[in-house]
Amino acid sequence: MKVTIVGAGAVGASCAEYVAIKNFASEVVLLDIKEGVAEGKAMDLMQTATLNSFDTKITGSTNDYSKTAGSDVAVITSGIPRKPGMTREELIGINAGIVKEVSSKLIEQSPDVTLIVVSNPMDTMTYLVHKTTNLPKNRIIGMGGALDSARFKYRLSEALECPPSDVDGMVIGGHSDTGMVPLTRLATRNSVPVTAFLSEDRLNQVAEDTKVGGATLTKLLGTSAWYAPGAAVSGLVQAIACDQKKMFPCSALLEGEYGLNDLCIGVPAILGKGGLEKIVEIDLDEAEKNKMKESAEGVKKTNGLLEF
Ligand SMILES: NC(=O)c1ccc[n+]([C@@H]2O[C@H](COP(=O)([O-])OP(=O)(O)OC[C@H]3O[C@@H](n4cnc5c(N)ncnc54)[C@H](O)[C@@H]3O)[C@@H](O)[C@H]2O)c1
Ligand SMILES: O=C(O)C[C@H](O)C(=O)O
Repeated sequence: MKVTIVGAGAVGASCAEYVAIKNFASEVVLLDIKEGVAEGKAMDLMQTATLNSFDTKITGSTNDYSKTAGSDVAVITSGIPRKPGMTREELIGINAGIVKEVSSKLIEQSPDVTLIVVSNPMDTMTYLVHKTTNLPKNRIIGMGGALDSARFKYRLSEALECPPSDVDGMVIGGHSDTGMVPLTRLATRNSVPVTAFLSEDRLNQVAEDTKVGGATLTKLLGTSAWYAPGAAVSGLVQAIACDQKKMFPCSALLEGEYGLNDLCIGVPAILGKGGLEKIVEIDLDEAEKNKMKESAEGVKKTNGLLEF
């Protein structure tokens, strides 16, 4: 199993580290445009192999795509992150060109690859890859919901004063400060609905804190987060590599599902060796359906800024 990660910055390197530590891939190639950075990070990570007990071979490349040939899964984290006060949508001007070029070069070397798009604005970047490449739709997946759901569970565990591992929950919708739809109605603590423990006001607070999870960290760090994003991507890579049939909310191209068409947005999906193998349609109540519709309108507005 060969995994390529384009963009050896904060998220790309964190993803490479989690993939290696989970020890399921034979090879990870890190590629970056900045001279020597990918090679340096790959060497630094390889020097943790005996410390962290993994056998994955990590190599780096400065923009030489021939090194990525035959990749099973490729992750696109190349592009700029936001600074405090910015929205993800403001990154479109620079990141669209980078994502378009990178996806085409990856596919040239690995025609059967499954692409995981991370660069922001992620739902629109995922849509761009669908529109500008000829990969089948199951082989293009946007990562956002897995991260947002992890943040949702963290916020729920704070409110419940319990370990995060007690909590289950999911965030669907667009990966944006206003577009996320945390499904508070369906979240549970050890199978008991969290609505049994938390007031409506407290749950609304959890949902709002979840939606601005990325912005909160960007304000603290001066740039956007990388540990949880890297871990979330590594979960998707593992599900595909190990044919786990795990369910994650992912940005998928919708063709009628959830009453939506011609956009990529976060919905529950089964990931396995076929990439995004199935979109799972869950019953949403009227309020959730309306939030999903509003979220889709926001994503479509950003998609409208794309030039193909
Ligand atoms: N979808 C998500 O959940 C999520 C989470 C975190 C970050 N992000 C996004 O991921 C992207 C990367 O974030 P980061 O914190 O790692 O940024 P970063 O600046 O640390 O790393 C980006 C890397 O991309 C490289 N790069 C730029 N253009 C390139 C090109 N044409 N080819 C190859 N490499 C190129 C840069 O040299 C840099 O090393 C940002 O757009 C950020 O908003 C998305
Ligand atoms: O917040 C960002 O800009 C980066 C990423 O989308 C995140 O949610 O951490």
